[in-house]
Amino acid sequence: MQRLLRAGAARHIARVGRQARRPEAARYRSSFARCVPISGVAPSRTPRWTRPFSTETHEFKAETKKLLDIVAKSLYTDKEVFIRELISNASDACEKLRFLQTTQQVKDVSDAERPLQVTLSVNESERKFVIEDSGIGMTHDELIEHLGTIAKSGSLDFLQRGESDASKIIGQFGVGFYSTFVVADKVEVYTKTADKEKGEKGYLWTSDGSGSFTITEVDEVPRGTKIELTLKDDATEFSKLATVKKAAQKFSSFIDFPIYVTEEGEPKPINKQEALWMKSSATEEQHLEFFRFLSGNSYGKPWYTLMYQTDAPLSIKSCFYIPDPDNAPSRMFTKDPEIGISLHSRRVMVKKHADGVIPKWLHWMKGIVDCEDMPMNISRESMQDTRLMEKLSMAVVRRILRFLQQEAKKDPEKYQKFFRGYSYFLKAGLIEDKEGNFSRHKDDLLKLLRFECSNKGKGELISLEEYIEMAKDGQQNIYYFTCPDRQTGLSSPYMEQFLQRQRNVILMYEDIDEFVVNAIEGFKDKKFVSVDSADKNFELDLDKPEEPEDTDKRVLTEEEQTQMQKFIKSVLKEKVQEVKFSDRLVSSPAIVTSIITPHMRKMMKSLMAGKENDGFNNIPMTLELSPKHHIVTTLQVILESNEPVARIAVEQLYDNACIAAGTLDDPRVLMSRLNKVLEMFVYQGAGYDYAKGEYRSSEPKVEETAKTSKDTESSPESSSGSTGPSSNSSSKFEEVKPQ
Ligand SMILES: Nc1ncnc2c1ncn2[C@@H]1O[C@H](COP(=O)(O)OP(=O)(O)OP(=O)(O)O)[C@@H](O)[C@H]1O
Repeated sequence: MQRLLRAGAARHIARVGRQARRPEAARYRSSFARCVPISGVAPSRTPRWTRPFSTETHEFKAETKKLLDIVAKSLYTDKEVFIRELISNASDACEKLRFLQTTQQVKDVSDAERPLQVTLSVNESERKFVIEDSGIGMTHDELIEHLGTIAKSGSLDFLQRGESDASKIIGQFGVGFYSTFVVADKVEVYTKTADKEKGEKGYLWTSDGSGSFTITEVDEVPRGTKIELTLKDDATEFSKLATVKKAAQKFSSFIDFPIYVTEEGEPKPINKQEALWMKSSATEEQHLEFFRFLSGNSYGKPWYTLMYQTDAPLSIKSCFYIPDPDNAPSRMFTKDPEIGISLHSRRVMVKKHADGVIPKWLHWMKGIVDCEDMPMNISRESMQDTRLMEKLSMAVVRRILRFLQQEAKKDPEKYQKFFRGYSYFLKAGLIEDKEGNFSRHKDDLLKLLRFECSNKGKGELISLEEYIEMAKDGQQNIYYFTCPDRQTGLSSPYMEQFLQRQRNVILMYEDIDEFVVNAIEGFKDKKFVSVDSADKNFELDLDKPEEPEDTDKRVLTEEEQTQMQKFIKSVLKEKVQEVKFSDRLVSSPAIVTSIITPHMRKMMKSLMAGKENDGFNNIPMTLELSPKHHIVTTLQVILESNEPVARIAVEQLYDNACIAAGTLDDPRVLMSRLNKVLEMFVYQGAGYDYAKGEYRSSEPKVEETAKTSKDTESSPESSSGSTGPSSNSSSKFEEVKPQ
């Protein structure tokens, strides 16, 4: 049955093809020449019958009005793009009809004998530019919907970001048709739907691009669409045959329908209808042209080009392009991106945006996949079709990823530039592939990742494979650190012991990295372990510290450690779940750790900001202390002799550790304590002896004012300006002043 259907479709394609090959002059009759507006617009001929049709006036949607304004202003330098947009719309209209006919979705076609084609013509004396196609056409409601509103939401936002961006995105965001108003002060669209079941009436849509458009029923409109532009004074060059012919040739080489330009009343074909992807090879020049054609641009060249043809497991002929990484899409606009690769079956376009075959994280690639095994009317409901799409997707995506691996080996520098542009998408790919594709591409994707690392210089990127090759014998883990930048990362206390032992650490700077390592867990037989995690493996795996013999160095005894743990817990209370001593610190006194890394905690907190009970404040923290650090050992000495100072020191120690972890939301909360600490420091410098609660005898005596400052209003700022230690009753300094 399937085979019979396919044979039917093939016969149909052959018929359409035969029609297309008939001698042009014989089959070409500009049917639109006959179409007559009945009212509203002056008729160019006497109508066949003169039923009074009325003209409806519609307002453009507010968004469309703004868009029209911006488009018209932004495109003044590259005016000819309107020709590209109109040819592309005409070709899409033919493509749509061919597809709907082939799949029997349109059974009764209007003007069935009209071949699928596009014709451009001009009239210099009347300042006219005309393009007509015999494609799908539009009904009355479709006219309002398609030409009265912007096709894709978000396009206006994009355009408003800056005028210079505008010309680049025309075509990408469905604003193509509106580019006509850059060159025309009047646009007339004659159209009739191809589907007889939807009606057989023709319409004329007219607008000057200011605020409204009119629609009038028109007699004798043939199937398809004719767009007639009355050119502005500064755009009359587009009513010249030579200009239009040159532009049309430039934009139509790969259009799969015959395109004509009318010359001395006769239609002259201008395109070769090449399906580049069906050829076994192509020149660089051809690829360049095809890439520009697919991107809807007249500039730019592909960074990478891949032609892929195979017969197994499916019969695939394809062409892929990766645009310059400098023009990689912004992540802001990739929420619901359009796939830049189309799906064909024996040259007939089945889907313009091949979702289902090309995953979202590769949406920025341009190209065509032609698979003869693909039915024309693929349906998401049919299991068989879904499986076929999956199979095709698997083959194509794997080929693309392996191609990138080869390119990375061939020219690492070029690859690194590519990676810098598209790294986010490859990483997002790992997460999406896990969620929706059983991580089938995981290994291939992981091989494409590149990172900076602690053992190499700034800007040098390595792969995970290289990391493993560089690792020390017996190293079980891939150590990584998510940090905002290299300098912050390397100066973090979490990095101390790794730097001391020259253990290589991958430095990750993108927010998405933390999600990636959580999603994939490991590479080859190695596990990802964050240097700021509380993971136990991490200690086992590291060499014993190579410390210089220092017999004088005081180290807290177990008993002292236990006493100190109790004290710290009593000061910090529920802020920490555990206080422990570890030897992972080299020159810092303390760090905080928890089951999620500090970086992850921070990201989740900002994601949950404003929501009640975010839970991320309550994930238990551990304070890890160095038993050898002089601040810690000295602190232990004053636990009993000067408890108030010890309390302040513990609080500050904890906050410093949170600052190092990047988890302190707002450092302003530290201000009052920091001022106390500063005050102590200054008074210490001035000779105040905290143990005795008096100035040392040799120092200038300034304590009198300090003593009397008890009754004065004092803020942390004002106290630092006094001449003795603050003794304001509301001040914590009162507590620390030796009794
Ligand atoms: N010649 C035509 N025949 C039939 N429909 C057309 C034609 N030209 C435009 N349209 C309809 O008007 C819509 C809007 O066209 P426009 O060029 O503004 O955006 P688009 O073609 O959808 O998007 P893009 O430019 O990204 O391809 C089209 O989607 C199509 O439905």
